[in-house]
Amino acid sequence: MTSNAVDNVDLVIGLVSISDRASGGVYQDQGIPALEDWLKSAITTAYRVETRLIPDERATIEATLVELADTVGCHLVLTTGGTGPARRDVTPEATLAVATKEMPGFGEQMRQISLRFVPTAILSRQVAVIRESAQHACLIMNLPGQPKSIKETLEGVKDADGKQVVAGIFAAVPYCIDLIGGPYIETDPAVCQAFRPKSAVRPAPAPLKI
Ligand SMILES: Nc1ncnc2c1ncn2[C@@H]1O[C@H](COP(=O)(O)OP(=O)(O)OP(=O)(O)O)[C@@H](O)[C@H]1O
Ligand SMILES: Nc1nc2c(c(=O)[nH]1)N[C@H]1C(S)=C(S)[C@@H](COP(=O)(O)O)O[C@H]1N2
Repeated sequence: MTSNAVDNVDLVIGLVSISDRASGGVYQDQGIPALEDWLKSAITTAYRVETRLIPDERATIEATLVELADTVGCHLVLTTGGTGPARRDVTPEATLAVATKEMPGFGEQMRQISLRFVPTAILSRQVAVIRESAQHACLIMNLPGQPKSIKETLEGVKDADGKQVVAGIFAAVPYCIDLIGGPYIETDPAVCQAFRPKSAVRPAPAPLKI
């Protein structure tokens, strides 16, 4: 369990790597580092992360998601791993069990993106949901376990000149967090062009005059 060193920030993001072998020390976890690296490149707003590395156990996954959403107060939780058809893959079931709303568009878009990279993209049952409590709401999204799929699904497909061909799912995350009452998230458009309706875009703060 770790959290990064940035304190006194509004935005809190939970990162959960779900892997029997990485959590059991059979191999080094690459899920959390891949999530951290991509978020660092994409988000320009200050944020803090809370990380968890856990096995593919449904009760543990549910308890971890509830703790991150309700106790830690995460606005966004990204999971990686356990979305496939194998007997031990139960991340979508655990995620749906703690949901108050389903957000099917994220899973649909992730499979569209991933099909540009691997034909087995259709094997991922990944879901996204909102978990609401009385005072707080959290967007929870499942990503596949293959570490390279994290950048692929969050950022989408770009051509050789960097032009976006298929939108990544993160483009819709800042506005979703606005709508559920979370902090205003800004991104680096070179990595991820976040989309908001014009009425929801806040003007950039004026530069300080010295
Ligand atoms: N957290 C991780 N760190 C590094 N590599 C991973 C991780 N999770 C998955 N992978 C890699 O991606 C492949 C596919 O991931 P998948 O989630 O299907 O693993 P798995 O076969 O269910 O095993 P496990 O749950 O033990 O990671 C794995 O075989 C592994 O090579
Ligand atoms: N972008 C992307 N999506 C992907 C993959 C990948 O390598 N890249 N692997 C697929 C495979 S092989 C499987 S089995 C499913 C589920 O993976 P998981 O059980 O590791 O979550 O994700 C699919 N989605």
